[in-house]
Amino acid sequence: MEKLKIAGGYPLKGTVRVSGAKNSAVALIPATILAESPVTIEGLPDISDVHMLKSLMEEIGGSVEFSENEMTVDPSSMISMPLPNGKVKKLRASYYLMGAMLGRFKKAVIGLPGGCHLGPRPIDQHIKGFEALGASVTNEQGAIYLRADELRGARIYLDVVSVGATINIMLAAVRAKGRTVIENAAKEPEIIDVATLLSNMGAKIKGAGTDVIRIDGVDSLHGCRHTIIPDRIEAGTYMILAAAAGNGITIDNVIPEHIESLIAKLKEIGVQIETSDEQVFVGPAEVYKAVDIKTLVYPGFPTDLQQPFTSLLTRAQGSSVVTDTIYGARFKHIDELRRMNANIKVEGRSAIINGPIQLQGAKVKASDLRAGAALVIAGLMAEGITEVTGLEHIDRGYSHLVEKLNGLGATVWREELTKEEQEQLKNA
Ligand SMILES: CC(=O)N[C@H]1[C@@H](OP(=O)(O)OP(=O)(O)OC[C@H]2O[C@@H](n3ccc(=O)[nH]c3=O)[C@H](O)[C@@H]2O)O[C@H](CO)[C@@H](O)[C@@H]1O
Ligand SMILES: C=C(OP(=O)(O)O)C(=O)O
Repeated sequence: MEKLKIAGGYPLKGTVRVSGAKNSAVALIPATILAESPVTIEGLPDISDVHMLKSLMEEIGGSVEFSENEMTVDPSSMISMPLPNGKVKKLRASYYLMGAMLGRFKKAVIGLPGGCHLGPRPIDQHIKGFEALGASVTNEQGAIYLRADELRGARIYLDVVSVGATINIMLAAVRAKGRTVIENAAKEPEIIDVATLLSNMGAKIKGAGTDVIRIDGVDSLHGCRHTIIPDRIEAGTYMILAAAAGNGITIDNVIPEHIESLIAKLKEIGVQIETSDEQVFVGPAEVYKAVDIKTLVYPGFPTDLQQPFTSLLTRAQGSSVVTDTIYGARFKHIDELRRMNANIKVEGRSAIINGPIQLQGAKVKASDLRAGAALVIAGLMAEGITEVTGLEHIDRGYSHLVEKLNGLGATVWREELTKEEQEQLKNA
């Protein structure tokens, strides 16, 4: 077990390159199950969620090659192996195995997924979709059992706009008989990325990226090569970091249109932003103004950037309010930021940040992935040394974090936890 140490307070400069999108990768890899010949995905991030999914693909009989961010999955020998326990519990996106295995084998047994603890993360809309396609779905001792004699296209209205449900239904529906229409679908760029891969595999999908997706089922899908989109959340994290602790940083390999809501908010704070085709330059503000944000479904402000943005707001003059309408309990980073001298209180689904405040280095714990990002940014802003534990969360989503930060001039390193520290963490 390791901790991350950050010597804060030094302005960062230079260029950082964004990796492939975690939230696409975790759906693209399970989607390969649906093909009958090898699928290659280029540009994958080097994160633990991707490594975990690689071994899940192997566990069900796939053969996988992964090097230099390129993964080739040969799904031809895969079987519908039950996965009630084990690795599936370690990540949220293992739920995509349900849609993909149901589509290919018409049956699956998958343990209820893990992932970040952001409050309840129900999957009722996924199940509603599978049932509409003709599957029987039961929950037995924490595992979901899915079975269908045949899948038939259906009209499915999502009661909640859900990225996970939209993708999962799409995965099953590409192999259903006839037409499926998903209404009130989520519109995130990752959904378009998955639809593009499936289309390259021979699926017939129209409307991905709008709130109505039409899928005409096909009898078989074949291998192909696909390049993943850049990670808009990683890009956004570095943009926020640049605004909070930078002195001119260029973020490379970004699609600026994917993060317009963040760009607008950074400009409102007073931060300098220049965009070009694949890059965003972020320069410091003369005066950091307080702003309010409210997380919404895409293209609104992403819930995944709410936590990192909170750290930046500790520098802003006045009172800022951050409201999370997607995950109303996504505030576990706040107690840790308080340890670092932040003046923040949580009321219901909102955090109220009063600034400006000079953060101070402290020993803090990442409770989830983006809480970790928030604490790293805070550590870079703070005076003195910050020690962040809970790195297993950060490693789920940030490829080569230490190298990327040090490339910007930061002084950040990983250190093994002492036995005493490990004990303290276990008892915390
Ligand atoms: C809409 C939204 O911002 N989605 C984000 C959310 O996706 P994630 O896939 O976690 O969440 P969903 O988009 O599926 O869910 C959005 C909302 O719908 C609710 N829900 C979802 C499924 C369901 O069956 N029933 C149900 O009630 C969830 O509890 C949540 O409040 O986190 C991902 C990773 O952190 C982000 O990449 C997504 O952009
Ligand atoms: C919460 C996240 O991940 P997951 O849904 O995979 O837990 C995230 O990407 O911010």
